[in-house]
Amino acid sequence: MTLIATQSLTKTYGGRVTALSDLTVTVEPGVVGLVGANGAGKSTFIKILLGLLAPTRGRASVLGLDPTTDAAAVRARVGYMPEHDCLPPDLSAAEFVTHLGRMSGLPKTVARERASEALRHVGLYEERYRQIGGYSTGMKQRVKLAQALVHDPDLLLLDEPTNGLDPAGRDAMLALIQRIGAEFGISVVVCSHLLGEVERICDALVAIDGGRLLRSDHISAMTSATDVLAVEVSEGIDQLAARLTELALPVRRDGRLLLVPLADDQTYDSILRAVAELDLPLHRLDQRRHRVAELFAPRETASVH
Ligand SMILES: Nc1ncnc2c1ncn2[C@@H]1O[C@H](COP(=O)(O)OP(=O)(O)OP(=O)(O)O)[C@@H](O)[C@H]1O
Repeated sequence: MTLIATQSLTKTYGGRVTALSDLTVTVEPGVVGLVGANGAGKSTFIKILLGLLAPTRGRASVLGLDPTTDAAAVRARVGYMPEHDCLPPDLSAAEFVTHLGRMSGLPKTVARERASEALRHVGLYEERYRQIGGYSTGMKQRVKLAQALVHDPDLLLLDEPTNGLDPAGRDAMLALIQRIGAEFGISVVVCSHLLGEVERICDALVAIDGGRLLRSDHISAMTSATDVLAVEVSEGIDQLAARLTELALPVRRDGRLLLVPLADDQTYDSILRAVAELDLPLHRLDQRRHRVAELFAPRETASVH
């Protein structure tokens, strides 16, 4: 089933600021990155999907439901981790997550059990009876993730889940999100302005810019092979570059790599032979891949779908 589908989705605030503009996109289940610079419209998009904001024009559906007319049904099946802190400092994580479980309709004992389980999944089981006010930023982010999981949703919407975390905390949070997607079979939409982060854990990406769709595709399609070979030798790069030029291969240097257009099958062989003749230690020889970051390259080179 399609996870999310929108048609010409448009949102203007006060008739002046256009946060989303004619956005039509279809998202399949999996771990999906929603990327765009600050102000691109990501939070607005998420809030419309949750039924917290009404679109100015256009339509959206989440798990086959319309959030404008069926917000309660959407929220019963979707977990939301907001960007900003919303945690009561004087409650324990166990109390807080249980409370939100009850608010989503779970009976008391079930809510308590589910809260413990959700806190265990995010690595806070041991600390669950401590007051949230004494938690580190990373722990607070995990509480926010646990409350999004408590009612066993089919889809998680995570708004900037690595906000405020140090590099180790970010890695841990990304690993956790990836594990939730893989182990529990829950689809996850991760909003981020950090493309490099989501690129590491997502199956697909939706990129928006200025409220418009820039591109929506599988990561693999965005990182498809190019017709350029990248060669790296541990030493003798200048020698190799000179030799390849002698062989009439148009070689270009890019840092520690030599880039050679892949003309035909002979190109591989010619490079391997040149490396062997010069007796150089070959580190790698492979077809270069497009980088997802090229999505946000200057407009004239970005591909727009
Ligand atoms: N309540 C509001 N009233 C007026 N303008 C708003 C409101 N909420 C958002 N905007 C504007 O709409 C645009 C999109 O904002 P949005 O928060 O959706 O973007 P974002 O991609 O989530 O960015 P960020 O990561 O900074 O939150 C921005 O120009 C923002 O200033």
